[in-house]
Formats: sequence, C-alpha cells, structure tokens
Amino acid sequence: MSINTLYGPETLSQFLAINFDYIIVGGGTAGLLLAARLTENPNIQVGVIEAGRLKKDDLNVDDPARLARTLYNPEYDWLYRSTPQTGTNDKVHHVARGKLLGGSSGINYMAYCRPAAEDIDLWETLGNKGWSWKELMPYYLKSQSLETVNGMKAPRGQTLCRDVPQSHGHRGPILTSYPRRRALFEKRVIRAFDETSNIPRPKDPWSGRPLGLYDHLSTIRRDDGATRSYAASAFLYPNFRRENLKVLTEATVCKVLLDKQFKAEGVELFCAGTMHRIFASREAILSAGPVQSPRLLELSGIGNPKLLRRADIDCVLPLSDVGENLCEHPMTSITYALDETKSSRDNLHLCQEACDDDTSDGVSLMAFLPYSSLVSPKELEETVSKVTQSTQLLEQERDSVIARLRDPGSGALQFNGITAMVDIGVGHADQSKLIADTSGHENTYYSFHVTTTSTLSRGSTHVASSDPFAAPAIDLGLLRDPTDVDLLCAGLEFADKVFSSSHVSDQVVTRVIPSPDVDLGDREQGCRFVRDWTTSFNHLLGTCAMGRVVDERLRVKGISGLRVVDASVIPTQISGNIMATVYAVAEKAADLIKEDCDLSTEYY
Ligand SMILES: Cc1cc2nc3c(=O)[nH]c(=O)nc-3n(C[C@H](O)[C@H](O)[C@H](O)COP(=O)(O)OP(=O)(O)OC[C@H]3O[C@@H](n4cnc5c(N)ncnc54)[C@H](O)[C@@H]3O)c2cc1C
Repeated sequence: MSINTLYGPETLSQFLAINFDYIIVGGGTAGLLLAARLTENPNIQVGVIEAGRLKKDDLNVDDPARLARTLYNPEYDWLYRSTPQTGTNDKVHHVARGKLLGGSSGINYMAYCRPAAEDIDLWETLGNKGWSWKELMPYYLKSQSLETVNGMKAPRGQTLCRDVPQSHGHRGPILTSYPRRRALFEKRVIRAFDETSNIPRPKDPWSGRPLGLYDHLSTIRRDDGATRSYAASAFLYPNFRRENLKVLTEATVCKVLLDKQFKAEGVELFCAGTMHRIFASREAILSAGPVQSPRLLELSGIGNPKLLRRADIDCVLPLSDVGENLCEHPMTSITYALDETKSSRDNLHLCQEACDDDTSDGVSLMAFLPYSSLVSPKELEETVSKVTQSTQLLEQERDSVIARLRDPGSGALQFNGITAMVDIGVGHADQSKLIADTSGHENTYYSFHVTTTSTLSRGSTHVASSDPFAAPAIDLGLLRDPTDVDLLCAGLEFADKVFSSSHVSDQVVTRVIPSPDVDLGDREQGCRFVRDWTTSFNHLLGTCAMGRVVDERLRVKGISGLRVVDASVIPTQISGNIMATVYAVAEKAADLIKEDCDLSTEYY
C-alpha cells in the first residue's frame, strides 16, 4: 500500500515535526469527514490523531455479516460500561464505541436514517442560528450516495415507497443501498403491519417526514457483494495520497493545551510509551465522540468545578454543562418463534458463531408511528401530563415532545423488523451477543426493536479521576423518566397486535420474548417487562451541546481555537438512528471552519 498519509508510532517523530494548521482529535465518523473536507485545500495542513488502528481490508469491519466480531472486542471497541442504571433494574450496560480509523461508523449496524424536520428545527428554536432542517438538508445530500445496482435501487417491486431523487445524495462518499432481498415471511409482516397501524406509506421518509413503514437503507456498498461504507473507506482511503493530510494512529490524546489567554495551542498525547505535545497554528478540533470529547474538556480543566475538584483536576474554565444532557434511545424488543416448515430460514447471521454464510439483509423494515394512534385519548393525556412534570428538559424541548405525542403526523416510536431473535437479557452486557445464535433451533424467529424518538430521560458522562486512562462514569439515564417506559409499552402492545393478525398468525408458533404469560395490554405488566428488557441503542449524543457548551459555530464557549465536531454537539434528541445526522453536522462544520478561516477565498 503506497500511502503518505499514515503514521504509526514508529514514525511519531516525523508527525510531531509537522506544522499543522488543524489538529483533529479522533479519526472517527465526524473526524475523518472533517479531515477530508479541510484538506481539499492543499494549503491547509491537517493532522488527525486516532487512538485506534487502521483496519483497512479487515473483513470484520468490511463484511456487514461479521460485525458482531468487532463488538466487545478491544481490537475495535473501547469497551465502556455504564454506571448501574436504576431505570433498568440496576443493570450495567455495555457502551460500545468504535476504536479504529472510522470510529463507530466502523462497528455500527449501518442503518441510514434521517430524523423528522421538527427535530432539527428545534435546534434553531433553542437559539442555534443556521441549524434548521432546511439548512442542514443539503449536508445530508452532500455526504450520501444512493447506490444503484444494475440500474436498480432495489430488486423490482420490492421497495415500499417510491424514491424521490432530490431527497437523496448521488455523489456523496457514503454509499447507501436497499436490501437486495426480502424474507418471504416479511411480506406477510408488511401486510399485518399496514392493517394494524392503518398508517399509509410515507411519500418520502427522507425529507423530514419519516412516518409509517418503509424500507431500511444501509451504509452498505452492494455493487460487488456487500461491503460496509464508513468514514474510513469514504473519506480517508481515497485521500491517502494527499500530502497535507497526516494521520497518527495508536495515539491517545490526554488533554488540550491552553495558554493564559484561554486559547487552545495544541494537545498532549500518549504514544509509543510516552507523553508528547503537538501544536496547531489555527485550531484543535475534538471529534472524539460523545464520551471522549467531554472527557477531554474535563481533563483540560473545562467543566463543572465541583466535579473537576472531585476528580482532582484544576478548573481552568467553569462550564457546568460539559458531559451533561446525555441523550440516548432506549431499545426494547419482542420476538416470535415461527414455524420452520412454513417460513423460509432467513436468519440475520449477526451472531458470532453463525455469521459466515452470507447475508446482510436481515434488517429491512423501518417504521415510525404516532403515539396518539397507539393509545386511547385518556392515556395520551395522562402521558402528556407526566411530560409537563418532567424536570430534565428545557421548556422548548418539553413543548416539542408534547406536540409530537399529540400530533397524528409525527412519529413517537420507531420499529425495526429483524429476522432473528434479539437477546437483550445477555446482549445488554455484551453487544456481540445481542443477536442470539439460534442455529440448531427447530424454529426461526422474527423480532421488532422498539425505541422512542423523543426520549425524556437524560444521563451524563464525566471523568472519574484525573487519570486520562481511567474509565469514565457513563450514566445512560435509561428509563429514568417513566414516560419513556409508557411509550415503549405502547409500542410493544402494537407489535404484539401485528403478530396476532391473520396475515401472520398461522406461521407463529409462540411469542418467545416476553413469555406468552405477560399481558402486554396490561400497563403494569408491560412496564415490568420493559424495565427488565431495555438497553442502549448506541445513539449517545448531546454531551457538548450546541448552545450550552459550544456556540452555533461549534466553538467551545470561552476558549478560542477549540471546537467540538461530533455527536456530542447535537443539542437535543432526534428521531431514529443518528449516523446520517453526525455526517451532516460534520459537513456543515467543515464549511463553518472554512468560512471562519477564510479558506474558501484562499483556494477556491
Ligand atoms: C455498536 C453501534 C451500533 C450503531 N448502529 C448505528 C446504526 O445502525 N445507525 C446509525 O445511524 N447509528 C448507529 N450508531 C451510532 C453512530 O455510529 C454514532 O453515533 C456515530 O458514529 C458517532 O460518531 P462520532 O464522530 O461522534 O464518534 P466516533 O465515530 O465514535 O469517533 C470518535 C473517534 O475518536 C477516537 N478517540 C476517542 N478518544 C480519543 C482520544 N483520547 N485520543 C485519540 N482518539 C480518540 C475513537 O477511537 C474514534 O475513532 C451505532 C453506534 C454503535 C457504537
């Protein structure tokens, strides 16, 4: 491989000798996109520092069917653990985070989803000028390409709604595609889902109105088999020859270096057994993700003085929202055993033992449903009244949640259909086991993941000590707010009705999870199950929130020359899987940085 971009520990001294304009901390989802966009200008020198390794041509990353091998594996995953979560009966959850070039986009489930327009518009309502759906939409398009294979976007007659070409990117580096096949049984599930929900197909779920049932897009390249498309393959490998882009791997940044005028000068990093310092003439940019970016601010003395004192860190700048406002989607599931003789054996093959055969088409259905369509008017108003008492949200956030719950046109619950058994009982502690190995079972299985879109619970992530290698204290806040439990119960009751439909019932042997004796129509029983069977959907965000920790140009408040660009700046919970939004935020950030440093006029 002929590259001049990459530096491992063996060439550290050369990396340290370069005069960088920008240092990007973290070569992950946002960090590599940013590095690629900034180095489009050959006069700008960018250095990326990544704690993980280069995993080019690594089958566990590239082959979607092998992704479970990357989870709970220190070669790819930071292996964080949550604090005990009172909302889930004191369980400690595995908090998976990618530790490789590409970051979490290199180990994630590859669901490409866009939120509702009102989710993004709320950012602007909160005072973040320039961050509305209309202004962010071009950046979703810029990073994405909707892939066609043999001239088709999906096998003929297979997509559930027609694509609107202008709602997709066609030249972006991240390739997205539809599943190439559908399990026979799933065709019946679609009919049952439609009949039970009575919600028409979305006209265009990609333009800010994701309501109803539609096909799941994945960040998978399918022109030659199935290969993960992620930040490293899209933004780094094609740019390996750029002279002005250097990447140092296996190097952990431990703090930001600040001068007496509160300007970021560079960073301190640990590599090849010792500490080093490196300086940036323009800016240091934290793209270390929603756990590590706030952690690096705290290790540098920026945060809540009380918490810093407890960790034995001198406070340089009080900024009490650092590490707070952690938003996460709580995920529960329901599983049915199917009659093998009547349904085709379509397993997801995500489990470690059974993943070698083929395919990556196990998750093909995505749906958002309004809460008001799932509960009685009385239950809706009871839930709304609980939301009004919620103390963790800003007033505008609370109002937007209430509006969503009442709006028959807004999705409050997300459903994903999976041809596999989801085992949260084991998987909450080790996500490589989330999809159960059912090879050798008599039956096949079908599950729905159920999650909320506007989670009310909030958590936090903070340093536990001044040791940069000590594990952070991550409180996911799972089900802290009882409203989140109510919503999940309503979602499970709906899914159960889908499976009682005559379209599928002749193939259903039994409900396996929860056991058939749990009455999901009874809220008390439903709530008990939800608290026992809910885990993280891996969508952590909000811990360096725009408006609170960074301004609308993503500059850390009170410090010059320091930005945060990753999932942590997203200020409020958004609907659905968040990766597409992380890419869009990073695309916009690249333009903001170019504008601020007048890069556009220097080169373009
Ligand atoms: C298991 C899993 C499944 C998911 N599934 C989906 C999905 O299907 N669809 C979806 O939309 N979203 C999904 N997500 C969420 C999505 O992948 C993430 O939200 C997104 O990738 C986060 O991007 P980021 O840039 O904020 O952080 P990351 O991509 O995690 O990047 C952070 C980078 O910084 C590096 N780093 C951290 N600390 C340091 C340090 N001190 N020094 C140097 N480097 C450092 C890390 O190693 C990493 O490479 C999933 C996430 C996970 C973990």
